[in-house]
Amino acid sequence: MSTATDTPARQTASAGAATSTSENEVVLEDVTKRFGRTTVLESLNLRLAPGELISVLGPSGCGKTTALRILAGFERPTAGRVLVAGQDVTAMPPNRRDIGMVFQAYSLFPNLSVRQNVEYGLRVRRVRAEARRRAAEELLEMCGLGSLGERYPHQLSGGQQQRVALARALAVQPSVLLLDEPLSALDAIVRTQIREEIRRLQQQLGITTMFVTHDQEEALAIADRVAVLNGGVIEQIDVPQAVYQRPASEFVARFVGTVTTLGAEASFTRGALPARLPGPGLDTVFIRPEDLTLVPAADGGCTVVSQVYTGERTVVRAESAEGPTVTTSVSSSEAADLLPGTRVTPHVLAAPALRLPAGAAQRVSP
Ligand SMILES: Nc1ncnc2c1ncn2[C@@H]1O[C@H](COP(=O)(O)OP(=O)(O)OP(=O)(O)O)[C@@H](O)[C@H]1O
Repeated sequence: MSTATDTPARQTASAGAATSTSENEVVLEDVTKRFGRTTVLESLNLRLAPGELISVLGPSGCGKTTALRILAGFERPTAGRVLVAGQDVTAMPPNRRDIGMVFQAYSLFPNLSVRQNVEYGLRVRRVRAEARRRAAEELLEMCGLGSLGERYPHQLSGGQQQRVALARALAVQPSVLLLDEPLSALDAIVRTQIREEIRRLQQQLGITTMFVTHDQEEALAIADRVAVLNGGVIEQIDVPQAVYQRPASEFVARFVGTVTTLGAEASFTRGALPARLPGPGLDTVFIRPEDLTLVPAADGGCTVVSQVYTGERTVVRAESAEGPTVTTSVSSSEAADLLPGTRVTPHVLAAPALRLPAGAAQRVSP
């Protein structure tokens, strides 16, 4: 990964770019998109503050890429407007929108060297050769590619190719950066490295950014705010901690992280909780694994059924005869007390992440 964090090149480039992008608010206003009779986005409202990174998170087919393509200008909304820095760009073609993009597939020009790829946008804009070369040098340095300028895409690893794609997108100093699942093709370690690199550059350059992903951990880790999209509608938009700790709906509770769903008395907040399914007269509570512990008890209503060792933590699941599965995550050093077959009682340590009052019209499954 890059060790170029404090190079003069990086400092110079960031200082210049930060001023030039500070006014760049991006707004999707009441955006609806239909393909034929299918409504993919329904009155979507999304505002990215200048310099903010919003991750748009949702399951496959929920409309993430469509929202991003509308922002980029590759799709026209059926209704609604797109504003960049206060200007209505809804009808403006992509190449006039001053937006940089990075896709999942690296999409570099295979016949151009790394340097030529990075210079490409500047060449199209008829920037003089010497200025192009200087800008490319700076960006290559910033993106940890300083020594790779003369290589060709096929001579690079996946992570290096994505860094080139990022450098190429940033070369023209766009007002807005759009990233569509840019890390999906990378292995876990490189994925984390590039994620951190993107975030560092984005903050340094102060560039307004939309980051589309279906990976909840990635969305929480990289964003100022997370917009959770479900069936073309934003179910919640908030800072990562709020989306995880105070999900606004059952969908968000289940999609962002793991939850145990149990029935509880309206007065219940914490303590021992029999593992009952939600039913008549009971609230439905959604509890995060770290807010739940399993206490061994000979008369416990649940039995441990599995342990999954993940290193520092072990995920322990217990089942009750009444149906619910209870999921908790314990320090691996404590997992020996919770071997499969152990009778346990769930204890809730903190207020549930979400509570649906009895009778709330939501589908609840164990
Ligand atoms: N050009 C198109 N014509 C018809 N339907 C389309 C078109 N583009 C997208 N869709 C449909 O719109 C829906 C949303 O697609 P979109 O690519 O925005 O989803 P997504 O959330 O990005 O999913 P994924 O994570 O799988 O890429 C899907 O049902 C898709 O089939």
